[in-house]
Amino acid sequence: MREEWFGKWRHAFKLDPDKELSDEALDALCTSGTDVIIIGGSSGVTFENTVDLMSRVRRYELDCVLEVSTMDGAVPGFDGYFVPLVLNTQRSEWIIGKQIEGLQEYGTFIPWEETAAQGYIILNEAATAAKLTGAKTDLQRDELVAHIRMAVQLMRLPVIYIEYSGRFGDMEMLRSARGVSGDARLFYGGGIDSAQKAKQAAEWAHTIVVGNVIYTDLAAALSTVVAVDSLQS
Ligand SMILES: CC(C)=CCC/C(C)=C/CC/C(C)=C/CC/C(C)=C/CC/C(C)=C/CC/C(C)=C/CC/C(C)=C/COP(=O)(O)OP(=O)(O)O
Ligand SMILES: O=P(O)(O)OC[C@@H](O)CO
Ligand SMILES: [Mg+2]
Repeated sequence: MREEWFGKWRHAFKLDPDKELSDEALDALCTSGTDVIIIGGSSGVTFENTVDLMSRVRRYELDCVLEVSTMDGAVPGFDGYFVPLVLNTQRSEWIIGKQIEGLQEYGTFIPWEETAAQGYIILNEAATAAKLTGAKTDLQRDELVAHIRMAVQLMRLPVIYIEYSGRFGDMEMLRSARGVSGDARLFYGGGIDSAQKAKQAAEWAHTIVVGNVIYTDLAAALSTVVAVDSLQS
C-alpha cells in the first residue's frame, strides 16, 4: 500500500474558520510541534473565512489541510483535502449526496493525490455535526465494528474518524475501532482538553485531533502535543 500524505500524523489541531483566534494563539499552535493544522467546522464555514485562516497559517512551515464541509468553503491552495462522508446516518445526502454535488462543481480541479475521503462515525448526540446530519449516535459496539468493516474492507476508505466533538468519548469503543481499522488510519476527535486525555486517545487512534479547547484554554491545548510525542504510533 502506498504511503499516504496523512500516514505519519499523530497529532492535529483543528481550527474553525467561524471562530476568532489571535495571532499570538495561532503562533503558539503552529510552533507547538503538532504534525498538521486541519481547517474545518460544521457550521458558518465560508470561502472568505476559510481563505483568511489558510493565509494566516501559510506563514508557517507546517502542513495545512482542509476538511471540506460546505460547497462554499472549497478553497484552492491547501496541502491536502479531506472529504467527509458520515457513515452512521440514514440521510444519504451526508453520505454521498453533497459530495457528488461537490464533484460536479469542482471535479476537474481536485488534486487527487492529496485528496482523501474520511469515513466519519459521529458518536456524540450533542455535536453540531450529529444534529446537522441526523447521525445515529447510540451505536452498540458490534454496530460500530460493522460500520468500520463496511468502511475499511468494502469501501476501502483510507481514514476512519471517530468523532465525539464536544465531549471525551468512550475509549473502549475507540479500542474496538482500532481492532478492525485494518489499512485505514484511525482518527479520533472529541473533548481532548488535557495531556492525560490526549495520551488515552493516542493509545488507540493513529491521529488525535484537538479542537474546541484551543478556544477556551490554549495552554491545555498545547499540553496535548507533548503528550503524544512520547508515545509510539
Ligand atoms: C481547487 C479546489 C477548488 C480545491 C478543492 C478541492 C476539493 C477536495 C473539493 C471538494 C469538493 C466536494 C466533494 C465538496 C463537498 C462538500 C460537502 C458539502 C461535503 C459534505 C461534508 C459533510 C458530511 C459535512 C457534515 C458535517 C461534518 C462531518 C463536518 C466535518 C467537520 C467537523 C465535524 C467539524 C467539527 O465541527 P464543529 O463546528 O467544531 O462542531 P462542534 O460545534 O460540535 O464543536
Ligand atoms: O472540538 P473537539 O471536541 O476537541 O473535537 C475535535 C474534532 O474532532 C472536531 O471535529
Ligand atoms: Mg468545534
